Amino acid sequence: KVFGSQRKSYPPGPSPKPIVGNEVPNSEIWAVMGRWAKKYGDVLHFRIFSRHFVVLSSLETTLDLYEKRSKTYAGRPTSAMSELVRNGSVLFSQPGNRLEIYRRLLRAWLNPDIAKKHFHIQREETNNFLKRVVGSKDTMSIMARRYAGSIAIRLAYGDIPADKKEEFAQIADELLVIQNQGGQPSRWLVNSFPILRFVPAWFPGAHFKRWASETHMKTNELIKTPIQMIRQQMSTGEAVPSFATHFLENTEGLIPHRSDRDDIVACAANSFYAAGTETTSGFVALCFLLLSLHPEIQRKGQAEIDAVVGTEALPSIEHRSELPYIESILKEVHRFHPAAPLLFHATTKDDNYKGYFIPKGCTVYANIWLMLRDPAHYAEPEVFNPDRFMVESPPPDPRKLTFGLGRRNCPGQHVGDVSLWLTLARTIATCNIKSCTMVDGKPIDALHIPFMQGLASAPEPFYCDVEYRSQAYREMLDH
Ligand code: HEM
Repeated sequence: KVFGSQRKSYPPGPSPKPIVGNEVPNSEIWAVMGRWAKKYGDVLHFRIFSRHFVVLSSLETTLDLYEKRSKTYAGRPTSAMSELVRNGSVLFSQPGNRLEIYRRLLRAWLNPDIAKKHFHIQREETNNFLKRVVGSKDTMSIMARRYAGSIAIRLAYGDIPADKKEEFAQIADELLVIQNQGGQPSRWLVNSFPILRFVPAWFPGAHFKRWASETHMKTNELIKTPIQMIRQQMSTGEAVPSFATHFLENTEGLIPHRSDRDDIVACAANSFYAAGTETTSGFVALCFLLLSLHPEIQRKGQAEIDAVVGTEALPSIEHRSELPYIESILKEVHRFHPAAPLLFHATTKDDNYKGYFIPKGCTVYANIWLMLRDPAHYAEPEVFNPDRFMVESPPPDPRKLTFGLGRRNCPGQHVGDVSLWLTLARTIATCNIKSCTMVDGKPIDALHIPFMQGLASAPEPFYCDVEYRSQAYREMLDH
């Protein structure tokens, strides 16, 4: 009624096939959407079976919908299967009381003032990582993931023993795999035909239902395990202070109902790893890859650090404002390939924008990859060039987009930003990154870096040949 005759006037987009809808290629989807945007404009629509998708391709439309109408655009895409699995993931929860509580807890622990208390974790994990990268037989992806996972686990559960850290990381990885499987639109017919979820589990072919109920139990168990262990330690006075202990004690009164407390803290603590690991590790891996392709940028960064910090100490967060070139490299890595090239929100009710109908439950992507390649702001956008930020009126800071916008923006951005800066600065200070090769031994083509596509997008696994600038730098990493 509200939209009268415009009810089905979706934004323009490629013509869908009957029933199945549009075919969307599986790789470099941000580039495919970029080509579609050239043809159909900065608000385009496509459909897969009965699911609707809108892609925003300009800053203006993204600010209009993600920020100015953030109440309507703060949902997350959901599928019948992920509802059946109901995994308690913060990233995928829908707006409501519970999400507000999650975000309040995360902000209380990750805001810039409190984040300063966590610097020592980031410093230690950065050094541990840099002690491993020289001569390692692991891919950079594995090393970066271990580094980012350790930070996430220590932030959430405190300085727990190494074997517990390993165990918690395995639990969190297992959860991520399961949650991703539940959300894949093409894997489960039930995601395209939600009516199927009413089919009883014993019905022939209703394999998905059995998988869903088993998975639902398993995710519940996995999410709770670390918190149960910490509760146990709290009762014997052995627990170390952390996000988990702080909010299990609920000293700030942020969780109104006592009966929900353990469950809410369990889900919020799990989100540190679930949302902070792939993003941080993908970014760190990309830094190594891009620096290996640009030795001249490494040398220029080293010269800046040597001039400001000297050669007998490592750069620390206190030096940050005096190292503008390092800051420019950081911005340029964000711009070159955002950790999440397509942001994904969903509408919580029907809406009308620029005369087009956007239905409730529609996935609304923002193609920030494309926006960060807009030649109006970033000349020769395919070239990795930190100098573009070293001018009097620099182009917009990519971090305004790469940590998300509106009500679902990244609550970990201050902590994440510090981790990335510290790792970049200390890598440049201590190492020469000589070369990178794909796992099949092939060299990497600077113009065609292969990226994986998941919730976050990281370069495909590669090996990295790294040496220390001197033995003295290696020794500095021990302190
Ligand atoms: C360091 C690199 C990081 C990047 C580039 C990054 C980026 C993002 C992005 C793009 C989103 C989605 C925003 C949106 O939908 O508008 C997000 C959400 C989120 N991030 Fe981060 N993130 C990073 C690190 C972290 C860390 C270290 C943590 C936690 C310790 C964290 C916790 C979260 C959580 C919980 C959400 C979900 C928020 C919600 O759905 O309401 N992130 N992040």
